Amino acid sequence: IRKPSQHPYPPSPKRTWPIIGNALQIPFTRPWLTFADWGRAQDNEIMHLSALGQHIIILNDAQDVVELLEKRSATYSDRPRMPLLEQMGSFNSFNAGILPYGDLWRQHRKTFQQGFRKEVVGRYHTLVTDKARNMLQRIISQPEEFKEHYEVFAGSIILSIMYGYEMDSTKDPVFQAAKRAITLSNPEALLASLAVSTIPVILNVPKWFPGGGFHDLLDEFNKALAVMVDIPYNMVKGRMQDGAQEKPSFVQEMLERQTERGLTENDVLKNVAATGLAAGVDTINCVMLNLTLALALFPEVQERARKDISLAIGDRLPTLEDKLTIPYIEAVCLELHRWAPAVPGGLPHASIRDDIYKGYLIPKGSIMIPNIWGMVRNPDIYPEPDQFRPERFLNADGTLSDDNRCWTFGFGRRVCAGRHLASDAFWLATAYMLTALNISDPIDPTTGVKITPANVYFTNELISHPQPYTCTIKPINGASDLGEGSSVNN
Ligand code: HEM
Repeated sequence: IRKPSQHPYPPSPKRTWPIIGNALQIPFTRPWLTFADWGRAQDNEIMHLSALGQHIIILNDAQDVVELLEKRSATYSDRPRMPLLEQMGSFNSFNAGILPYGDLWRQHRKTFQQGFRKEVVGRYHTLVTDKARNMLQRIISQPEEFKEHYEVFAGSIILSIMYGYEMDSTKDPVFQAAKRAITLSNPEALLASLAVSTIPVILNVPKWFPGGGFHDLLDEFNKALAVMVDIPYNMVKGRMQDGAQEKPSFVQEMLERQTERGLTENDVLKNVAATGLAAGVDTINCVMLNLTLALALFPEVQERARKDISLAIGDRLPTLEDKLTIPYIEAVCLELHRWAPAVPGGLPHASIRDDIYKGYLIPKGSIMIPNIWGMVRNPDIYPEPDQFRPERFLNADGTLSDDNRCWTFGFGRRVCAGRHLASDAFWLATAYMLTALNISDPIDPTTGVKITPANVYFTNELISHPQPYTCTIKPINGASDLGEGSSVNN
């Protein structure tokens, strides 16, 4: 048996220089595209990069991702250290998505699970339905403001579930603070996803980091974070102390459980709720923007969906109980997450011990990049990957095929903790949009040029949004009355 040190690293896509390694070749702009290209050039083999001694492993193949991040999850569930985020006040201990693999992370994850595992998210169906219906009504009365309506949809679901807090405009102060905190933390998170945040030289490159200015940024970030983390949480506590009969919320329920069990309050619950806000709002908003663009670009999908919906349930709005009856809607959701994964570069994991895989050494402390884009845009598995074809996920008889694993929510023990809620919310929103609206004419507002499947692009952010666009949204005949049991004529 060879010692770990006798095994080679996985192949590198580029020449590795002494000391700096591949530091100068690591792409800054939409790195998932370059990683996917590099992967394709070497049969999607697992790849190794190094940067000043930091090992980085790029995975473009779903089988490698499953084998390492899922089957060997005891080794690959840590997160890379993020030196800048660690300076950002309490960010490091507040966000479960960033915490190192260990006891504190486990406490956060367990708390999350109590409100968001598969078996319990059904309790939010009524709330999610109300919010989706409200969104649809807003779109019908002000279609040109659809982006505002999506943000309200995403923000109001999370704030209402977590805190029983209702918002009805993006000007809401708690929502504004959350948005600001998320935006300010994004550059570092993006750098981390590029796996270069440990490289001091490169840390000086981003424009937002001009020496002293960084401290102002930190102050602003910490202020926004304090509003986002403390205000809604303290509101729930205040209501409970006053004995006010408010509608229940995740935070209230968990605080009551703590009291019943005689446990003392700690920061975990407060931070879990705020993480939900940070992790859930922009992601849900982003998939809604992606969906609208996809439907505008591929009108044939809207036509087939309307036929299938009408055949399955007649002229009414679908409900979450109709999921199994209308497989085409699920196929649209799966195809959307494939065509435009919200986090295309994946969130990096890190390894906690040396491992040998396919004869290669993956050293302890490696940053593992599951390149979701490389997986979902692989033409050998999804021919013509830039085409939006929900049929990919269906059998010839219209039932869902077995190949319906959705990669967009990540992997293994660090898989998205809010995925069941997000999937329900997104399924219902998709079903409503397909039933009640006709979407067309995606235009780039700066150039006035029509967007086509060939020129569509997604932004260079950790949560990668579609390019700015406008489109025409019209209610389908009869969809303006959305009362209970309302009918929709195609
Ligand atoms: C469509 C919407 C969403 C997408 C695409 C998404 C995607 C992701 C991804 C890719 C990860 C990283 C997984 C990994 O490391 O392999 C993640 C982590 C996480 N997500 Fe989501 N997410 C969404 C919505 C939500 C919502 C609504 C919540 C909360 C209510 C949430 C809470 C979390 C948390 C807490 C983590 C950190 C998990 C950990 O590190 O243990 N997400 N999500």
